[in-house]
Amino acid sequence: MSQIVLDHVSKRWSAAAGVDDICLQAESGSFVALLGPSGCGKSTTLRLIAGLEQVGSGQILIGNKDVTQLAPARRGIAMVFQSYALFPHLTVAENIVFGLSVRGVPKAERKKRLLDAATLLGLETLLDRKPAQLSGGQRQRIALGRAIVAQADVCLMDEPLSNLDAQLRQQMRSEIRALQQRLGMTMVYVTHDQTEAMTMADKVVLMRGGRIEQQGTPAELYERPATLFAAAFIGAPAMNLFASGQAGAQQGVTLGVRPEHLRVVAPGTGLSAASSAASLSAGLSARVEAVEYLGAESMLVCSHNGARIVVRQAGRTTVSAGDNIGLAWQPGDEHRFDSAAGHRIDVPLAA
Ligand SMILES: Nc1ncnc2c1ncn2[C@@H]1O[C@H](COP(=O)(O)OP(=O)(O)OP(=O)(O)O)[C@@H](O)[C@H]1O
Repeated sequence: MSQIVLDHVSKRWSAAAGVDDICLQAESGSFVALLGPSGCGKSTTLRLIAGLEQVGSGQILIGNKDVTQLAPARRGIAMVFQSYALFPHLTVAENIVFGLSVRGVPKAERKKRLLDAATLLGLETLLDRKPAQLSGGQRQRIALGRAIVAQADVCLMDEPLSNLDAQLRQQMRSEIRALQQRLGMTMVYVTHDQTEAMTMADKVVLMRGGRIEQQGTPAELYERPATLFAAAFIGAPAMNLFASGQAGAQQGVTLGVRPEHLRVVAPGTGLSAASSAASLSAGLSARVEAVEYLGAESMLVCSHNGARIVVRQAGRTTVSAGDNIGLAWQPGDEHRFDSAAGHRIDVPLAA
């Protein structure tokens, strides 16, 4: 079993920089994504797990063993970095088994693991090439190959896809996820890309300013953001947020509605709802400023009292820029936050 536990882990470089009181658990065989904006402490957290940084306080356990004071090489982990760290003068095969050679794994065993990994990654025909003769995606696969031949139960990845183009990134996303599941590895994966985190991970740990803002399944973060920060960070286009006084938000409350939960209705339909829109509780009037057609869906960029509101509709839309429309939504789709403190408020909805 290779569960990872961080128990009140802190590491400070200065008053402003570092990570604070990180408590998280990666179940054995699960995929955990550390997500957040630049500088929030994702890499630091990963490097602490790897042992590349020393903790200031707290404890790190891997497979129920306290590894807090252990050297990186003794923690039984494999790592993949953004810069693949390949040796230019070694062949693909030599690059993949480099770590095994250093550790004195016998030649026959090295060869077996190399061929297994190469088959898994589709690198069989490239083993004699040098890294310079490969595409970005192929280099990425070599880095993955290294992690595979190490046969570690735990794999740590720091933004491994950020050097790849969008299409390749999407492909590698599912390849990495499939590999992780197939090999049963416990994965901790750093990314600032919410799509990566949401699509790959069993658990997303959202970080902000060196602390954990919220952790949960992708659906929990999307459907019940615990704070205004989480609400604004997760989801593209972002959740529409209405300050007090707008769209029925009470004093001190910020009201959030996701773009896909807004319905276009006749102007004037809404709070004093007409019977045809009885299931829609709240509403406001808006003007369509722009329509962005994306094929499978359309984004209506609207304005209401100077506030920008984005509406997401499936397929094509019948409204045009310049139209005055009503927008309505169902009460169950509202999110409420304390405007000052930023946390979610769960108000029982009136029957
Ligand atoms: N070796 C170091 N010495 C001093 N400060 C550091 C060091 N490493 C990181 N920091 C600071 O700690 C904070 C967290 O950095 P970290 O690299 O963990 O963030 P990150 O979320 O991975 O960001 P990015 O997505 O930009 O890589 C930042 O303010 C950073 O400047």
